[in-house]
Amino acid sequence: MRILVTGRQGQVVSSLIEAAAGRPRLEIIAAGRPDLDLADPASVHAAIRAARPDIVVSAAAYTAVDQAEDEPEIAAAINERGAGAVAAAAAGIGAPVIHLSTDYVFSGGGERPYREDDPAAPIGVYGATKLAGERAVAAANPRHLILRTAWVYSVYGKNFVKTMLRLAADRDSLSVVADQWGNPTSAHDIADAILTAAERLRSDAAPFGTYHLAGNGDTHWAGFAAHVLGTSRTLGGPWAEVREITTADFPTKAKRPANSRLSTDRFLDAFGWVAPDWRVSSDRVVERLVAAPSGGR
Ligand SMILES: NC(=O)C1=CN([C@@H]2O[C@H](COP(=O)(O)OP(=O)(O)OC[C@H]3O[C@@H](n4cnc5c(N)ncnc54)[C@H](OP(=O)(O)O)[C@@H]3O)[C@@H](O)[C@H]2O)C=CC1
Ligand SMILES: Cc1cn([C@H]2C[C@H](O)[C@@H](COP(=O)(O)OP(=O)(O)O[C@H]3O[C@@H](C)C(=O)[C@@H](O)[C@H]3O)O2)c(=O)[nH]c1=O
Ligand SMILES: [Mg+2]
Repeated sequence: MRILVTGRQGQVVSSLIEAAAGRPRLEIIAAGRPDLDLADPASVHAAIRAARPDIVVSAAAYTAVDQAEDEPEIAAAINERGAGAVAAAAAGIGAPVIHLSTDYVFSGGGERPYREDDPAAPIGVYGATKLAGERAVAAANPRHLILRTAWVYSVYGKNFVKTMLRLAADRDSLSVVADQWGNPTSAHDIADAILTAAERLRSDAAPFGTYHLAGNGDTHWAGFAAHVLGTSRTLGGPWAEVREITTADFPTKAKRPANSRLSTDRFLDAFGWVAPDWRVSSDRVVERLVAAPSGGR
């Protein structure tokens, strides 16, 4: 099976490349700038036509949540029109598309995990452009899986786990918000889930649609940070005390949902796959990062 993934250095694309290294019958083509630029739909069509993959994974996105508030046009070009172009190009070569979306499409009220059919109502530009992207993907290619994930970390790229380890190396204590709840998700687990689902998409009876895909178990950002740093300490890595603060104590340009827990039952029912507990998966990543702080690249 040949899978084209958008992006080159992102967390999910890098984790897919790593996962495929152990599977000889799987070829991953990472297609990114300058050849495939989501801001240039013609380049998207040309790159996907040239590679002729069996499946397209749409993993590239504009993911700078605060910066998006200042660059709504650029975020929309990439997350909405770029995503739509990827899905249309896949349809053009008869391939299904697996598109990644986010918990930030929800407003964050209540405490129960969001289900796929709960109304989306983003409270920031990033979430709004990702929701528009979901709609563009669905309109352009009926053979789509939209996978909403959340709070992604890995040994690759930029993420909260790496930020906490880096800050802890220089400070005795870190102040982290304890009133935003969600499901930390390893990009390594996302890669595993994508490859599991991809096997099923080759059939026309495949269960296309929208799914939530996230780490098992919930916490707030301070709980996530404290767990990561506790594991790091036992391994001889950096540690700092985590002070729990509120969102009001940590002003940011973008508003973030207070509750972005995702219910993953639907993905489990359709694909028989559920993520490990977030503590188990984050321990694996912290072990690798403490051993080699720059990660894989
Ligand atoms: N990170 C997170 O916490 C979450 C992410 N998601 C979603 O999951 C998906 C994967 O996220 P993640 O792997 O963390 O992303 P990263 O932020 O790690 O990487 C972003 C990727 O997008 C690529 N990219 C950005 N702009 C363009 C462009 N104009 N043309 C082509 N490629 C571009 C980057 O390219 P390059 O490799 O060249 O730098 C990079 O590969 C995204 O759709 C994201 O919205 C959902 C929930 C949480
Ligand atoms: C660095 C830092 C952050 N925070 C807060 C800010 C924020 O509320 C929370 C997480 O910070 P981040 O900047 O990692 O969060 P953010 O970039 O909003 O992460 C989001 O990225 C996008 C792409 C998604 O799709 C979401 O699922 C989510 O993962 O922690 C602290 O309280 N203290 C700190 O020292
Ligand atoms: Mg960030």
